[in-house]
Amino acid sequence: MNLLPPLSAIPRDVAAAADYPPHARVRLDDNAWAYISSGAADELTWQDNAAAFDRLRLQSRVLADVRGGHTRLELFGQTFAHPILLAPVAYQKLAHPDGELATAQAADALDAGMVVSTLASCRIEHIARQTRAPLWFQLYPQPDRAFTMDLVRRAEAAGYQALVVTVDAPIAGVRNREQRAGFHLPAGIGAVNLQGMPATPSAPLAPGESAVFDRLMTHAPTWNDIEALRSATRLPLILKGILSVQDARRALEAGADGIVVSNHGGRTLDTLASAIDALPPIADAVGDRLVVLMDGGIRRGTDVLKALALGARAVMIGRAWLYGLAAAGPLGVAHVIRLLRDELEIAMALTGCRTLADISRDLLAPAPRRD
Ligand SMILES: Cc1cc2nc3c(=O)[nH]c(=O)nc-3n(C[C@H](O)[C@H](O)[C@H](O)COP(=O)(O)O)c2cc1C
Ligand SMILES: CCCCC(=O)C(=O)O
Repeated sequence: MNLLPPLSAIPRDVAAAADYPPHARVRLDDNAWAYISSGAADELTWQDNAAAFDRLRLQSRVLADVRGGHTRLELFGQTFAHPILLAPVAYQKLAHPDGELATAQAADALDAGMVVSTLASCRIEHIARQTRAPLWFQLYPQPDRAFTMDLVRRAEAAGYQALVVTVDAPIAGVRNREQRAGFHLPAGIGAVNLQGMPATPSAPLAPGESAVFDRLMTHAPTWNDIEALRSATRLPLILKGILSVQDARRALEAGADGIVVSNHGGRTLDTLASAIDALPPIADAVGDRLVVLMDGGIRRGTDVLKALALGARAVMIGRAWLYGLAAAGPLGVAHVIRLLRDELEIAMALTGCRTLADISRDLLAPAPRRD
């Protein structure tokens, strides 16, 4: 007997995005759970992404007239109803049988920008037909650069409106939780958009050779690839996975239009700084010349407000909606976006912000004295 509610129903006890993970857990097998709900190594950066938001305190502003307020914004000439975008997540069929098609339906219903992964488990053209919401394509440059350009052309032709090149994961992090669970892609789930990619021949490692430096990293992209992509596409170019002022400045020199301050949700190098702690100096250094976005650890509308106050123009969320997808399908994703958006609007009203332009660093209370 199946005691779980149908996958299209929102569980009755869910009032916040953070209520979804237990509902997702009971829907998923150990294999999918190990991929979806884990970080690299000891998961310190993953935990710190959320903990660093929790350490920040807001400053209220009373009696402000916020009538007629809204959360609209423009990024790269595109209009967004609110600043909450769906981060790229690989292999969404691990979470729900309809995978990215389900997520795209929710993005459509809630006017949320959606970033589709190179490692999507549905074809990018098919996903594009599911939604009228702004769509961006996340690119993992592939060893065969001509194949990579074919992917970019496919994304352009399908109507994707920006290219998000992920630069912080040329190799996978040390995913101990996946290793312990023996994670593998089940039959029928794979990177369908990479079908037909020429295989890269690779000889067995000779004694003294390194699997990292002599194999995996030999095809990894460099700044030269970013410059080449810049001249090859007219789409806005966004680099995802920037954590230092130095790299942010380099992104600008290479011709990027935007960056995502991100540590990949703590899934690449463990013990990196939390994304929200990394954001302010980067926004100060390049925020007037690059569109600065951030992701990592967002579970509340107040987190969105804090990120915007510290210099992000918009945020992306990853696991928060992914748990909703696993627990309740497209309705779960839509519900998470709705919850975060409502919480953001409440937080704006209570801090005297009528529009996103009113959000500034003054909204953060000074750190309490501990002596
Ligand atoms: C299961 C999973 C798969 C992911 N796949 C990708 C991917 O294909 N490309 C990418 O750039 N980032 C990927 N990410 C990282 C997210 O885009 C995002 O940076 C991260 O999830 C943000 O942190 P949050 O989950 O705390 O919101 C993935 C994250 C998760 C949880
Ligand atoms: C090398 C990383 C592949 C997919 C991904 O981005 C993730 O699982 O976080």
